[in-house]
Amino acid sequence: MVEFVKDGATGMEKVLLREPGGAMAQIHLYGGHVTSWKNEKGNELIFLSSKAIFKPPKAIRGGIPVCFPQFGGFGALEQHGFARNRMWSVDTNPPAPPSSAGTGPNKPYIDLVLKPAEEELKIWPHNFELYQRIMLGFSGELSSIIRVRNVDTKPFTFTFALHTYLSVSDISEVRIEGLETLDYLDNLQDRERFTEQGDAITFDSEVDRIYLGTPAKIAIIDHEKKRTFVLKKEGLPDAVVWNPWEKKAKVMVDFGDDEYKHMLCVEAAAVEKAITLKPGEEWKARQEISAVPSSYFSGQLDPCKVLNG
Ligand SMILES: O=P(O)(O)OC[C@H]1O[C@H](O)[C@H](O)[C@@H](O)[C@@H]1O
Repeated sequence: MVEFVKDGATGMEKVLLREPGGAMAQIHLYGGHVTSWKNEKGNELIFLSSKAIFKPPKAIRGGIPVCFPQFGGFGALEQHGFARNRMWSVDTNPPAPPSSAGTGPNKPYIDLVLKPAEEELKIWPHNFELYQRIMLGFSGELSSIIRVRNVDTKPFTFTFALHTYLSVSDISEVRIEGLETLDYLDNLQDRERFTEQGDAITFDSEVDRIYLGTPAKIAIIDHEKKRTFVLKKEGLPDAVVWNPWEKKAKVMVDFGDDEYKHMLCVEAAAVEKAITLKPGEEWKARQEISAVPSSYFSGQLDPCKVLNG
């Protein structure tokens, strides 16, 4: 159910979680990074670029990178912080999971941890502990439970995101429900603030937005695949939506020219209001993604049912 393997091609260490119903997830210790998530039929649900580079300092392109202690390029650190390009450890003695963690005998999970070494303390001089429990549920849903602890003598402040790359059939057939009428910061316009006007979000060009104060549930509907991803989150008020589109795809060395058609990033995040932890304090967050047939909702795409059901 939980297997430790070495990747033949890259030599990197991975953890495989297998749920009795057939769902599986693959996690690289490099980045504490989910790199595959399959449903019980063996269909891949997560996008991973065919050009992903599995070599530090590059973060793996695709999957679920962890952005910590900084989201984006706004701050003193490298883009998206350093957690995504550091080697995490398997945590054999994790802090007791939050009661909502919902572990059970048939729910495979792995506990990972990242603590700073000298190299990290040089660039971000704060003693932290970053824990991640990655778990598969009975219906194949994928959860990440995050904890950050301040084990320093001074407060520190950070931003955070789970940078999930969803696999979609064709980006122009996808829409997001749950972000209508919300305010967002547009990364393509110096983070200027706008209000979403449309009924639902659809895609026909590059998008890079930070939606603010988003609901606990967001639905990503893939019409062609007749599949809906339901992303549930706690402690992560913002949602970043990103697709690089054609032009940017061509300049990314670790991304195929046409791959933008088959991915969409919807990133549960805490960006607008940075989180400050005093010594001894802990911050918790959680994301759960499930993939359900769109027809599951009484044969129609009923966003109310997706969002409120
Ligand atoms: O290329 P990366 O550093 O992995 O970043 C990929 C993307 O991540 C987020 O979605 C940001 O909002 C984008 O501005 C950025 O381009």
